[in-house]
Order: sequence, then structure tokens, then C-alpha cells
Amino acid sequence: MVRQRAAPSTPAAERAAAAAKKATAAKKAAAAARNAQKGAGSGSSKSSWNLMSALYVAIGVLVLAVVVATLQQQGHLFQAAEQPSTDAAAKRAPLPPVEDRSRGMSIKSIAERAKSLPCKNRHTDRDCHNFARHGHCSEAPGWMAVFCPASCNTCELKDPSVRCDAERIGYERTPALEPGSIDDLFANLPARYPEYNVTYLSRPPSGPWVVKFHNFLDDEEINTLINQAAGDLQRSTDQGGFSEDGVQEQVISQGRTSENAWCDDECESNPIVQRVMNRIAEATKVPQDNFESFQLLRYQIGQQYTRHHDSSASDNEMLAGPRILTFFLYLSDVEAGGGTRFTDLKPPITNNPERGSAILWPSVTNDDPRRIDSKTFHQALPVEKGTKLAANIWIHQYNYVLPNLHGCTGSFSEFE
Ligand SMILES: O=C(O)CCC(=O)C(=O)O
Ligand SMILES: [Fe+2]
Repeated sequence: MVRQRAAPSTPAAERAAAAAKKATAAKKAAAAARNAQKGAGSGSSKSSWNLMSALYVAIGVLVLAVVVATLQQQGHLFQAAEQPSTDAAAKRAPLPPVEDRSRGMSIKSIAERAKSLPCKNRHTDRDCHNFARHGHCSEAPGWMAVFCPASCNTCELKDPSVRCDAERIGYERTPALEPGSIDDLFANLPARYPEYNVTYLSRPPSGPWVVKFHNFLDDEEINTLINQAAGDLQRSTDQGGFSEDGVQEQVISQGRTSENAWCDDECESNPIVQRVMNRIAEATKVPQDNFESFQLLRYQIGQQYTRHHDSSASDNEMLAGPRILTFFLYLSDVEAGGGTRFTDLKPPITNNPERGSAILWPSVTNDDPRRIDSKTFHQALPVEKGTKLAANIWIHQYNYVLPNLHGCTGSFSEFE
């Protein structure tokens, strides 16, 4: 199981988060002024001199707060802002925005400053300084916070509990599924999509919901997805442990021997890819922002993915929550083998690849979308003849794009 999504560059959500942060700073300044005014007014003397001085104090505090906020945004107070603190309350306090801390500075001054910081870049200093200079600290803040913290002057964000603070990134969690939603969704699919001749491979009460959409993709869509993957395929990985800065190790495993490529920003902005994503969002009634990127897969003879689950209970601790649904697209027929087998059903069921078809199943239970559905363990059987091309769309309970942008989903794609 891999989790990855290309970091989108400054999506609307990120701009909204930045705007919200600015609004909060302004509100804080106003509140400070209001408090100062209140404090002055609560004194025993009611003389007009006292009122006037209270007003001057309030105005003074307001001006000071605005000046401090502005200087912080422009990076002039970076020395003070980056002081590491182990104090939990201080960690919860709003952090200065990362935007513009390094954008446009000369490489020399970024390098000078980085040398004096208590943390080091994980990527080469030269590249990191260059990325920072060109605004990537705000455009790909999660990746940069983990790999180039010194160049962005965001050493405090190496700590995932700081980096992934929901308030800091302006994250509001709206669940895609409520208890009962899965049954409603799956029960209604055949009636909603007569054009795809939706059939149940399995359904409650005897098994989990697994539905098949026939001819879900047309030739143009299939070819576009295949072309996007061409040239980018790499040996697939499984998820390993977490490092202390919240990055999940990707391990080569004997259980997963296919190759895969991620649909990056350019691929995702392709209108034909968009058309497919929109259709999946409409079919599942989950917004696209809850999707990981398309993961395109190629299995050659003997390649497989042994029994696994797409989600794990610990995903409930991540901002995006667990994967709740898998929408799996078949981009080729396979001459022999290569079926998707739901291993834990009695008897197990196998769906054979059929170019253009898709299957959909839940990874969590209908009654409690926080609980992993133990009935949906599955495997990709080894290809015996031919080549299998396919694609995963993993769908989360909450918005995935924003936490991914901030490096809070466990892994990153290399950003270009
Ligand atoms: O290839 C298949 O049939 C299933 C692949 C799969 O389960 C996965 O990539 O998680
Ligand atoms: Fe899977």
C-alpha cells in the first residue's frame, strides 16, 4: 500500500488558508486593541484624560501588532520566529506564515541564513536554496518543510505535530461518509448508472459491497491514462515505518512486484483525465479533493500484489483519515491471470481484468466509517500471459489535497 499524491501548486484551498491566516492576524490585532481599551476603561478614574490615554494606548497596540505581523510576513523577524520551543502551549500558538520567508531573497543570503539555523536540509543545499528563492516554500510547503527546512527557515515545521496542526493549515474536516452512507451509495448504483450495467460481485449480508461498472472508460480515456504513465513507471513499493519528521518510508517488497507511476499535476490537469476524475467523484459522491492521485499500474508476467488491505486503522490519526473507497480501473485485458481476488470471502471471488471496466469497494464499514472492513482484503493475482494495465483511485474520508500539500499524509512525490 502506498500513499502519495503530487503536491498541487497553490490550489484554491491553500490560498483560502493563507487568507484565513491573515484575517486571524488582523483579528488578533483588533482584539488586542479592544482588550487594551477595556483595561484602560476599567480604571477608577472616569476623567476624559484617562479615556484619551486609553485610546492612544489602544491605537499604539494596534499599530504595533500590525507592524509586527507585516515584518513577520516579510521574513524580517525570522530569527525570533524560528526559536525552537518544546513548550506545548507555544507549539499550539499560531506560527508565522511560511509564505515569502525566502521568496526572492538572493541565494547567498538564503545560504548565509541557513547556516545559522538549528536544522539542516535533507536535500542538497544548492537545490533547496534555489527552490526557496523561487517561491517553493509557499507553493510546496510540506515537501519543502521536510526536505529544505533550513532554506525556507521553517525548522519548526519539521515536527509533524506542528506542521500538521489543523488550525495552522486552515483545515476543516467534513466527513465524506456518515454511518449508513456506504449501504445507501452501493444499493443505488445500478439504478443511477444503467449505462454502465452495474453488477454486484458481492453484496451484504453475505459479503462486502464490491460492484463492477462495465465500459466505464472510453478508448480516448484509456489511451490518455496509459500515455500519462508511459516513461514514468517504477517498481511499486509498500509502506514502511514513519521517520520522526512524519515521512513514511517506501519499501520494495516481494509482495508487490508491479511497476507504477503517479498522475502528476500536468497529468491531472489534462481535461480527459479530469473527465474521468469528475465521473468518479459523481459516482462515489465524494469530492475530488478527497482523492489521492491516480496511481497507474503495470504488471508483467509473474508480477502480482499479494493479500493486503488498502487502509489501516492508524490512518484515523492522519488529517485525511482512512481510505474509505477504492475505485479500480482496468486499462487492458489480460490473456491469463491478473485477476483481483477478494481473498477473505467464503468462497473468495475473483474479478478478471476487462479493458475499460472498473470495480469499486469500501475499505471501511457501513456502521462506522472509522473502522476498517476486514472483509475487503484482496490481492492481484500474478499475470500468467499478457500485460495488465490498471489504475487505483484511493478515496479518503476527509480532504486529502490540503494535508498533502502541507506534508501531512505520510509521503510526497518528488516535485519538479
Ligand atoms: O491489481 C489489482 O487487481 C489490485 C491492485 C491493488 O489492490 C492495489 O494496488 O492496492
Ligand atoms: Fe489494493
